[in-house]
Amino acid sequence: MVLRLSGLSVTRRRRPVLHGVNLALGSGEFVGLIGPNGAGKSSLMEAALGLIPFTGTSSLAAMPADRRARHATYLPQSREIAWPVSVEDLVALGRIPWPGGGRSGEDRAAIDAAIARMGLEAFRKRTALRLSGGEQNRALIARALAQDTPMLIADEPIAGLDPAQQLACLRLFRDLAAEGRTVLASIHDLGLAARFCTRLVLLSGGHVLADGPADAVLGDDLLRRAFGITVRRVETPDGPAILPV
Ligand SMILES: Nc1ncnc2c1ncn2[C@@H]1O[C@H](COP(=O)(O)OP(=O)(O)OP(=O)(O)O)[C@@H](O)[C@H]1O
Repeated sequence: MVLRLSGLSVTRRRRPVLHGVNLALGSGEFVGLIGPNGAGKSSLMEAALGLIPFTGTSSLAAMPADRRARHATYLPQSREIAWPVSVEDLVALGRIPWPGGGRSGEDRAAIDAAIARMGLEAFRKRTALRLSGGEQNRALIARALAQDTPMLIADEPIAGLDPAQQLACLRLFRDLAAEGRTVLASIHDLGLAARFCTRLVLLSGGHVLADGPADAVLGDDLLRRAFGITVRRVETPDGPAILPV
């Protein structure tokens, strides 16, 4: 298993927000974490990474920090870039956990590959802070790719991206999973999650309400219980389009 969570519970400001979540993720899985605002998706990812206090166990949080940074990459919900660094230097930060720290030949190769994969060659020398929001997002994904870990944990990676970039990002994550990596990403667009993820986990009120293939997780009853919505499904050659009505 690449990630195993057992009885994971989180309390924030004395309010329980995650209740004994059990989850095991293997290699090659692209798991979409879905659920309403406040369901606990970010809290689950942060606790799994050991970034916030929790009870229960997370195989990832249990690792020493240096090993953890070589096992999992985290793309947080806030896309803040704190310093006016070039795109190239920003992406190089992904190599910090590795022995060369960004300067070895292997590091250079990983940085170049990540920049190329995200189509950022033309932006390489530009100050990351002067890119558009969507371009900055691509640069941050490139940094995550440069970290080159078996697992990627991404909090709302397609938020704020235009439709073409959303598809490109999800295709990339699907490809990473097909290469044998594990991706856990929170996604609000149910149709896109259904089309691209190999498995969905529906979180509601801090509980896992459903876990499995999209067909099973996106049933009418579960969606009504979790989101209070009904949906209309339109089958397309690329997979289902799911419209809340
Ligand atoms: N830093 C914090 N301090 C206190 N409470 C928090 C904090 N962050 C989140 N919470 C609370 O924890 C609960 C779960 O929030 P969380 O951000 O994990 O949900 P989410 O499913 O990721 O939501 P969204 O879809 O809106 O991003 C919410 O009730 C939220 O108000």
